[in-house]
Amino acid sequence: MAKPVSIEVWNPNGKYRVVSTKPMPGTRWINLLIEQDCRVEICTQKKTILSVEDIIALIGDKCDGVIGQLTEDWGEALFSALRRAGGTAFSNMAVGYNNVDVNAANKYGVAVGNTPGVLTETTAELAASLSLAAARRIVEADEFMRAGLYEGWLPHLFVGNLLKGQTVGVIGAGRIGSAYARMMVEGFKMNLIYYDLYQSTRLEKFVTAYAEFLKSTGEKPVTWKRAASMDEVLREADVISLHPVLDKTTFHLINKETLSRMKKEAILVNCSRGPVIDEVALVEHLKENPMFRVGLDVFEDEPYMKPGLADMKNAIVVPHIASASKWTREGMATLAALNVLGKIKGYPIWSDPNKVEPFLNENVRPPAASPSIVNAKVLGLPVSKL
Ligand SMILES: NC(=O)C1=CN([C@@H]2O[C@H](COP(=O)(O)OP(=O)(O)OC[C@H]3O[C@@H](n4cnc5c(N)ncnc54)[C@H](O)[C@@H]3O)[C@@H](O)[C@H]2O)C=CC1
Ligand SMILES: O=C(O)C(=O)CO
Repeated sequence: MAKPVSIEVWNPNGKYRVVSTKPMPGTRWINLLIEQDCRVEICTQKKTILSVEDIIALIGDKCDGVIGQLTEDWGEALFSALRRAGGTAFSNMAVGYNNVDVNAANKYGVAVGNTPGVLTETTAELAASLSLAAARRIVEADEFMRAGLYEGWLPHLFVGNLLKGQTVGVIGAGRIGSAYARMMVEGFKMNLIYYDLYQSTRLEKFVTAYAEFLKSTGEKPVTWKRAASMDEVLREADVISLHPVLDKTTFHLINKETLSRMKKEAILVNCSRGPVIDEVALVEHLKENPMFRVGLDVFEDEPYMKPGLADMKNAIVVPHIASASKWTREGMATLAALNVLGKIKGYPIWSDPNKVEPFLNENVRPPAASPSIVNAKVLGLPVSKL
């Protein structure tokens, strides 16, 4: 039997019981739920990652919906427990939902929400930050300075890579990959090569228009190419950033063999999911190629790093903070709460999960819809006409 978990309760007499497995930033999400007659219970247990048993205890005997986190294992056990408690709504507070077994949710008729769009630019900005930090060796130089090792300017001190005119490679040019590509192309005048299962026409148009602008000012235009295979990106790019979803097709996409195809002085950035890279192979590659650098926000066995990674000077590691800006995290909480609320209230599903701005304007009431339910079609949920 799981131990009882500590909770904070808002609006105790609310008709619908909504549980959040973590305190989330801001209060708008709580107020929106309360206004619609929800009793909101927030788990305040001092334990970073809740177990399945902890969450079953939180769900209890009567629960209409749960807002959960990407660190939790949402599968058969949790969806059956939620359904037994009368619940039909779950939302991850994340756009990625590789921690969710959507088939299990379908089996129990539970809607699965995620939080696209609100974190696109924030995540792309961290990928750009890691690219720059790796190219200009900022973390190494900072450590050197704090260690009192700086004795004066030297021609060879922390020489890195100039991005301008180099090629940026994007693997997975969806929302975040495209935003990152635009930042690197426009910000640093890099040429683009990308690989995705689908063509990113908008991104191509952006680079074409920017190239025209550069030409008109007498500067060298940037170029773009949609690669026919991932290998083309690996061979040609100087900086490669990974932004695909994590699924069977992208697990260990970067491994010993694919690493060996990259340039010896390339920079690899990962702000998608850790298992997209075979981290053991990466550590070996970093050891053998001291000029190869990585910037990692995510890890194969989070919160752990594979042995040896923390010792590598050519690796920059940060703890899964790519979406961590105040506005974004508050927006993610709002979208997750509205996904759950929408299902409880029988609202339709928002027609375009890429355009969620109407839900994020604090000064107006959000549309009566769930912003993004990934299994809406399978569950036969109606689409909003708003
Ligand atoms: N580090 C962090 O804090 C964050 C990580 N993420 C991760 O980033 C992922 C992407 O997010 P979005 O851009 O919003 O999703 P998205 O769905 O817009 O983009 C994903 C892209 O990956 C492509 N893709 C899928 N399989 C592929 C394959 N085998 N090879 C190449 N491309 C492939 C898809 O066609 C799509 O264009 C999320 O699923 C999540 O795992 C997202 C936000 C923050
Ligand atoms: O949204 C996601 O998928 C994250 O990784 C956290 O922002």
